[in-house]
Amino acid sequence: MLFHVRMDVNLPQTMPENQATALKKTEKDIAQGLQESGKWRHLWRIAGQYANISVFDVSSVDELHTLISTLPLFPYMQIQIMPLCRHPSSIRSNDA
Ligand SMILES: O=C(O)CC1=CCC(=O)O1
Repeated sequence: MLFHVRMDVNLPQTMPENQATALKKTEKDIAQGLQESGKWRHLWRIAGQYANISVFDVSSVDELHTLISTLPLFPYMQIQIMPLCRHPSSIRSNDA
């Protein structure tokens, strides 16, 4: 199952720099592991914003929720999720 996910990050101004740096490092490590596993198919920065557009390929909504809600930045992100299905005019398979 494919999901289009938008994540807007809002770290509190009061968060100490070293805490923010540590959170971002852990987030990066987890995100790169999930990309290597194929579950986090795309990760794109939205130009000019502290936000990303991602595509996840997971087996259930519950799996998606678990992946996203255990990210270190989850408490500081607004998240919008759109489930995706095949478009009848698409010339690509879900594997592309
Ligand atoms: O910087 C972001 O958009 C938040 C984020 C998600 C995965 C990651 O490494 O950073």
